[in-house]
Amino acid sequence: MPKSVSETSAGPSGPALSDILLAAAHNVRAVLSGRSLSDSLAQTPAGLRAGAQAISFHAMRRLGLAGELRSALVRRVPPNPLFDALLLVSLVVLDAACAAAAASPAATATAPTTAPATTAAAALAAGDEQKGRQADAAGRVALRRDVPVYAVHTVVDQAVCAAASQSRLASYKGLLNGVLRNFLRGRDELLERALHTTRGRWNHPEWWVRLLERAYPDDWQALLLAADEPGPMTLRVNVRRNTPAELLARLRQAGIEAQPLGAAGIVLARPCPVQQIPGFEQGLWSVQDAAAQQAASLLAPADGMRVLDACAAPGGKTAHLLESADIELQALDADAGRLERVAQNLRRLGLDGPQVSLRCADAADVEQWWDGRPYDAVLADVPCTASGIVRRHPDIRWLRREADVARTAALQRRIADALWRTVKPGGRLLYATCSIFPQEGRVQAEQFAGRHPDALRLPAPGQLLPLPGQGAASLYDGFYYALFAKKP
Ligand SMILES: C[S@@+](CC[C@H](N)C(=O)[O-])C[C@H]1O[C@@H](n2cnc3c(N)ncnc32)[C@H](O)[C@@H]1O
Repeated sequence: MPKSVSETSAGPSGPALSDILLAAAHNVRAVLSGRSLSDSLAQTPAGLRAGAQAISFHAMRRLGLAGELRSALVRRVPPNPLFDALLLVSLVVLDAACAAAAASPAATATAPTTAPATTAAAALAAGDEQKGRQADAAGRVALRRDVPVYAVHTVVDQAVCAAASQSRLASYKGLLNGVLRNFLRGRDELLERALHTTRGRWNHPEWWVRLLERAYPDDWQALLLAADEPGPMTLRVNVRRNTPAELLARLRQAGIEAQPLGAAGIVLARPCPVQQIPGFEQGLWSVQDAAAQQAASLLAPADGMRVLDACAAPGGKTAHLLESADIELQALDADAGRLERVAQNLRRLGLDGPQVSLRCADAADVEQWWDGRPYDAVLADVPCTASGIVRRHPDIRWLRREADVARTAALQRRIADALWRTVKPGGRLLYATCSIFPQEGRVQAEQFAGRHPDALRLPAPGQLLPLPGQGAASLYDGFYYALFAKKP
């Protein structure tokens, strides 16, 4: 992030939109060059982060559409990657502004020029809800509740200011102004054409769309749309330190609306910064998706068991296993930096101690780390494409390549086969991934069972899909679980 993107232009009501657009453009550029959005956001100046995050998340969820619009509006992709990213960001923000203005002209005409802007929710609430829904139904733009909305003229003006503020972008300000105004003039037709393309319509890479279409002929469209909804925020209560009822009472006192979910889960009515929720430092809870919370109960550790958590970092399931029973636990991870986060989490939750050992190792290289004493229970929460958690990490779809699916599946197979050697006869192995691609889930589990005649399949949820309208299951991230017992 260059020094010139700073908080110096912050007005009384927050930083200027031009600075936020520029910060979001840096994030989009980072993702397009292969870096994760969270890494890039961590470099965004603190005063710009909230605004830049909202716009960057929205841009990730509309990047296919933005790319199609850009192709229609400029003859070739601009050679300056930061300018290209600024153009893409400006187009998605401008499109949201137009959609909100169509739904509620009065609310958006007065939208401020600095953050915080109004949101699509406010624009719709102040205006004609019905019209807003029609805009959605026409597929013109998803006017979701978290989408930041500014006045149309403000977006054009501030985007041009953003370009003008950077010496290496200043020469593009005329082009940017012209492209954005051409978009406003031809929006209906441009959207019509862009929405006829796979990337423009679904905002995922084409290979990803094809893969889901083949895997889920009835649900692929709903899955792609659900991927653009922000996921719910779910907590897991540290039952060693408090009960779900006690934590719910604390949340209520703090004015945080929440509901119990499953054995130790609590889902918040609205996502909330961790620091605003009471009890984090005291280790009363962790943030953990509801699907991920099923791992501990499926593996069902009992007091005295020897348990292996083979791909443990950052330690969400490690902690849950330790909260569930008095076990001896070995946690492995191949990434030393991430393993440190396991240690931090266990310390915060009061779960560290002589019963836990952490080791940086390749789970597939059993000779390197195993002392030969078999485990009663093994958790193989293997590395995966993370295609099941795109709601929370909307950049993942643009970071993955089609070849990653087969490469990751091969690594998963190597790890699962190696770990099977360490399971005691009569013991269990839980295979888990946060993926919705069958190659990493159903197919992997079937092939594993085929290679290991001593593996007995036990009941497990199989593929969990983040689909709307399915009660509590709608709250889950995309996850896959298969449970095997070793025949004695
Ligand atoms: C899906 S994440 C695990 C999430 C974790 N179980 C939790 O609940 O917080 C997969 C982990 O596997 C680790 N990993 C990747 N390759 C590995 C290998 N060969 N051996 C051990 N760990 C590996 C990654 O560093 C990553 O932390």
